[in-house]
Amino acid sequence: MPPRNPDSDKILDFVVNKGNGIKGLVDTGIESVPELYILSVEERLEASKVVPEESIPVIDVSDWDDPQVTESICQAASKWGFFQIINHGVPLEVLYAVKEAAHGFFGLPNEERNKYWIGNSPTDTVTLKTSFVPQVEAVLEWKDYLTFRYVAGDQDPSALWPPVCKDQVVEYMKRAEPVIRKLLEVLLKGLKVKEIDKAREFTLMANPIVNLNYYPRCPNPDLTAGVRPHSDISTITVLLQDDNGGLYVRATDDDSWIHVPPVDGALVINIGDILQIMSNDRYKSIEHRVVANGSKNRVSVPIFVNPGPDAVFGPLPEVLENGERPLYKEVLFSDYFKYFFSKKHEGKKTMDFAKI
Ligand SMILES: O=C(O)CCC(=O)C(=O)O
Ligand SMILES: [Fe+2]
Repeated sequence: MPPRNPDSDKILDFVVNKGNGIKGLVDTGIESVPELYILSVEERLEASKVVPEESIPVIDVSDWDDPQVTESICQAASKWGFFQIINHGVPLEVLYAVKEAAHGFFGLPNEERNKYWIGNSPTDTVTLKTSFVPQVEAVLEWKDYLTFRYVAGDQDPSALWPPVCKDQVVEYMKRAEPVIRKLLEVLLKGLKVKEIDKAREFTLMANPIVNLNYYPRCPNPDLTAGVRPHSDISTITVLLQDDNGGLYVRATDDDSWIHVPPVDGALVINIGDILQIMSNDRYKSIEHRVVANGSKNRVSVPIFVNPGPDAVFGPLPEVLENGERPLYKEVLFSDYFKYFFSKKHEGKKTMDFAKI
């Protein structure tokens, strides 16, 4: 990494080492984006690259048994890798409450948030972080996030979670679980898997991670990244966004970007790398990125539906049954996870790790 200027070093120390996050920095009253957060021109999202006429499908899932619904889901997973669902059964109040809880947590005084900063937290099932991997990023991302890990078999992982948001996260997760199960059932049926048995369940969804993402108001969002282009490593991700917008997904031409408009009450679903690998590329784990907001604090709440750490995944036998060549090898999830977190967000590069 090239040497940084002394100002950037000071900011890095304040934001990362002292655990104040980008929220803490914005609270000091900065009026411009510091150099540490300024992307090279090539990395910025150029307005001309956004195609306003395109949009990802919005699917009404009030009847999961309707063949049209299941077909739309599998088609969207193959073509776009991204879709929104409405009438999914998670009550609106639960969605509002978890977004409010995110504002509640990040609205706490610095020293209260800092109790959960990575390294300080009373439990490794909840950690507060900033950017993505600030140790290896020359330019940081304009985002702090509180990560909740659900560990299989843990009686009550939430006992030491922050009181200001714990109940809302637990309730949201509880209500989202049946939706996750349904989505995976439909998507796996589309790959000729008849039933999700215990072993498959472990590989598909044993260790979900919930994040409360916080993108504080940014003096010049065009210069910086809320999140750089990346694909998720999950099987699927269920994302709740607020009404600010700012999420963009790679268009099918692989060059331009499509905005994901906020739809009240909807959940944004995307296919992650693992399901792309399991499907031997039938489903697509699409790159996406976030631009922070110039006037408001933005929150989002993704659930990354992940395998257990010692799960091994690769193209499914059902998919290869007709003699199709596997495009990926078998990979241990914890190895894939470590590789993802060893570098900055870099498009779909993590998938090279599993390619044959
Ligand atoms: O904030 C968002 O809308 C998306 C965040 C995201 O892509 C991620 O956390 O992986
Ligand atoms: Fe993502």
